[in-house]
Amino acid sequence: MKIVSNTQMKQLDRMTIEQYGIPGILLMENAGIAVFHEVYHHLQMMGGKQVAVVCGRGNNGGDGFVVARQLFQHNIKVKVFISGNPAVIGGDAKTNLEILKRLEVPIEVISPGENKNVFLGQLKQYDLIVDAIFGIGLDRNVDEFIGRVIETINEAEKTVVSIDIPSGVNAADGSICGTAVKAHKTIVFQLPKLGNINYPGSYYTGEMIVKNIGIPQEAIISLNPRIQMITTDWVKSILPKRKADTHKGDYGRVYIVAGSTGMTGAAMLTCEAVLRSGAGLVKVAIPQSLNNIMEVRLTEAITVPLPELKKGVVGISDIEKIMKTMSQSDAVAVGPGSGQSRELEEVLRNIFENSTTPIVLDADALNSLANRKELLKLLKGPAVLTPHPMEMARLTQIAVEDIQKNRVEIAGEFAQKWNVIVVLKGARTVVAAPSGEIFINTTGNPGMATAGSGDVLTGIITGFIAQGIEPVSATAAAVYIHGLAGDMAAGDIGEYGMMAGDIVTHLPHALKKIVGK
Ligand SMILES: NC(=O)C1=CN([C@@H]2O[C@H](COP(=O)(O)OP(=O)(O)OC[C@H]3O[C@@H](n4cnc5c(N)ncnc54)[C@H](O)[C@@H]3O)[C@@H](O)[C@H]2O)[C@H](O)CC1
Ligand SMILES: [K+]
Repeated sequence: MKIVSNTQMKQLDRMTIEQYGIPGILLMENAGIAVFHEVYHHLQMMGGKQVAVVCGRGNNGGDGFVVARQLFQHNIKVKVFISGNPAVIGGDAKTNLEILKRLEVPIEVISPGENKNVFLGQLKQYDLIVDAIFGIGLDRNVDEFIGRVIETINEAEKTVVSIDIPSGVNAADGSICGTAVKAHKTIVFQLPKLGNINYPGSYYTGEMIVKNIGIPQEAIISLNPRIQMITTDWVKSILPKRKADTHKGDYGRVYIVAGSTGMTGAAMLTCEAVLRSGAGLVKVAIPQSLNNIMEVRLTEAITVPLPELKKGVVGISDIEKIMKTMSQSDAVAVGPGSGQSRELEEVLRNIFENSTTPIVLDADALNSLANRKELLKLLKGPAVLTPHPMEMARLTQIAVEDIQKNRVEIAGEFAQKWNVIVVLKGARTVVAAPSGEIFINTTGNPGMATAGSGDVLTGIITGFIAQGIEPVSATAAAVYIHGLAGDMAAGDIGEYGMMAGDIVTHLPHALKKIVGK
């Protein structure tokens, strides 16, 4: 499902009206009816009878007027509160306001001078509040009066349904323009906005329900938004089907260069995640002094002990062995727990120069590249980089806070400039492809911010690529499944006590939930 900015949504609106001749008031009617059905259903579920609709001066308010009319026609007690001067209401919104007046639907104008407690007392008489103050037109911080109206809605502690986006949330990026309505549900028109998906906007959006309001698919295709939300159906469509007459070699062979003294756990987590993601075989190259430990810790993985110049660190001395094993693999991962060293940089250089096998670069491999990005130009095959914001800061020399403010742009630019796939981890992980395509993930929870979580993700990405899924799709699907497994783990044991191993344990359940078996 595509995700759009407010500017793109307005372009779609304009194309729909001007190019396809679908009148705006019809879109508004469709929008209002979509919200009405959700509100009416919710009232039936909660046994509520009375609704307050708080409307602003633009078309979001216009949608609210349509909702009020539909409720009124279905014998629901409804009152419209207009937050501002009705005289400035125009266009389709004004047409719908006039209809309400002729139907004698109760309407009250909230005046800036009104005592806040009076309005709060009124709102508390209702079972549900519809938030129709601002939609995608919000473009600056709300003023003191509207801020008070928004805060009163939140203080009423009633069920709140927001139209298109919670009022006060900037549809362009999810930032808050002063203050915002905290919605239980938001009925989003046609396509999710970045403001619904990114934090903190996603927190205020609550349950997001996307409704078609009649914007032609042709318009969406011609606009061709580059950002898409990773969905269950899409992941299901790209996971490989497992046939009966197959053997482990058919499900991909993975080679991992990982682990160093004190960090064998990272290698173990990555190996387990590779196998739990469905790959058939995994070999892990580790410093030979750690081989006994790894043999004990890993049952299903094959260890490839390598001579080490420095105790506990993979050496370049046996690059032939590494390259030979690599050439027999379908996907490779380098970095989890490898430790940073000149040796590792040389291993990377050799791999980049001589191998076309898809490679996933994580953790210490990324840190090794931070000051030698030109090595990426040697790559002969697809590469996936999985930085968290701090690692991205080292790779780009951009401050973390600036990265966090421009996650999509920075990940996208790096992916296109260096011709790699970038996974910028965090709350709403961004997957950026060299083509410019962007995926945003909406699964996962704070419980996954735990040591080793990234090692697990590296394993899933590598395992999916090894199974023959195209690397960009494999990466996006892996990010989704990683988050889904984390959500299932949180559902079982809560977020506080979760460890990376719990994500691995729940991986098969997440896959089964998607694939059905
Ligand atoms: N295809 C669609 O998505 C459809 C969307 N509809 C609804 O229309 C709104 C967008 O309506 P718009 O008139 O552009 O703006 P808003 O109603 O969001 O905002 C009203 C108005 O307020 C002004 N403004 C902006 N920021 C502030 C501020 N901080 N303080 C005061 N005033 C502010 C600005 O001039 C805005 O124009 C969309 O979300 C949908 O709900 C259509 O109804 C159906 C098709
Ligand atoms: K709204």
